[in-house]
Amino acid sequence: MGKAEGHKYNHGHALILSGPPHHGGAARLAARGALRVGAGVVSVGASGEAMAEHAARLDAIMLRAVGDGADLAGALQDKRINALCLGPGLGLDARGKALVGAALDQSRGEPRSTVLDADALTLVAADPALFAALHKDCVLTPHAGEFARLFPDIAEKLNAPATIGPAYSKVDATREAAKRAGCVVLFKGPDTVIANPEGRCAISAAVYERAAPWLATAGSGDVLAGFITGLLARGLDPFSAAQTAAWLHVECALSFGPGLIAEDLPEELPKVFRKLGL
Ligand SMILES: NC(=O)C1=CN([C@@H]2O[C@H](COP(=O)(O)OP(=O)(O)OC[C@H]3O[C@@H](n4cnc5c(N)ncnc54)[C@H](O)[C@@H]3O)[C@@H](O)[C@H]2O)[C@@H](O)CC1
Ligand SMILES: Nc1ncnc2c1ncn2[C@@H]1O[C@H](COP(=O)(O)OP(=O)(O)O)[C@@H](O)[C@H]1O
Repeated sequence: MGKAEGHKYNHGHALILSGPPHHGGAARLAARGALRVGAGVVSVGASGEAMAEHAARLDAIMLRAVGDGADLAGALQDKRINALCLGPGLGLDARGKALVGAALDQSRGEPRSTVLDADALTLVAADPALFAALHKDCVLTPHAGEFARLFPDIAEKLNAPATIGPAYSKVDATREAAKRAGCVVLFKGPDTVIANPEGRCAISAAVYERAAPWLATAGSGDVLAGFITGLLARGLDPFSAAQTAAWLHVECALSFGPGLIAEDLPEELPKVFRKLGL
């Protein structure tokens, strides 16, 4: 997280795609998270009609016109953009679907590290071609509802009462999901589980002395997606980015305490970093 040397582009450029006008808050929360966690440059990609709304609310975060999938493909010619985030407030319309398709399109060569959250997960769940396009540099961040949309059979096994032998756990479910998707899956909740396709697994538990139930507030998942994207931009591998982001997310919540709203999470990071001696 420290920036001992280098200029802003040495610390990565994260691009967060936003959705229709008047639905920009979630993308801005993710962008703020990516910037605070240390990405050197963060841009929000917006359609023409949504630009004015974002421009009125963003300063350090840059704005870029991204109307459709072709615009995103064009933006990605800039190899300095090394991490993408799609989903928070993206919408489920044709534009959202085209953007997810363009982000996952590997025909341009090097796949980009890509966080798929919220609406992007719903779009991927509904379209086998998008699901098949997932690659090893993706991170999926479903809550339980999104997990069940993406992996209905796995969710059914997880929710079924155990009749014989050890119960099928959230760890088992997340590992099976990561293997099927071919990428890192971060399954959210008070007991967030992170798994990669090779079977590596971590639990970020916000329970007992780390309980932070005030994280159950609208937009906190959008900030988590931004933290992961920012860490990917900094060059962390997908598993480490997801694991570190989940831990920092809970640290920020514990540091702030009850009364937390999503906006507070990125603003708490400097205090958490200082405490860590970074
Ligand atoms: N400030 C903002 O602008 C915010 C925008 N948001 C955006 O709103 C859109 C819809 O997001 P939602 O999160 O409502 O998701 P969904 O549209 O997936 O809907 C949630 C549904 O899933 C079910 N569900 C099952 N398990 C759940 C769980 N553990 N957590 C949440 N829902 C669960 C619920 O019953 C609910 O009906 C997304 O684009 C999202 O990014 C939200 O992130 C909230 C904040
Ligand atoms: N009771 C809880 N204790 C700790 N963390 C929680 C709790 N409930 C939700 N969270 C965390 O809060 C975040 C909520 O994300 P999400 O469900 O996507 O909401 P939103 O879409 O409103 O941002 C996730 O990181 C999840 O792990």
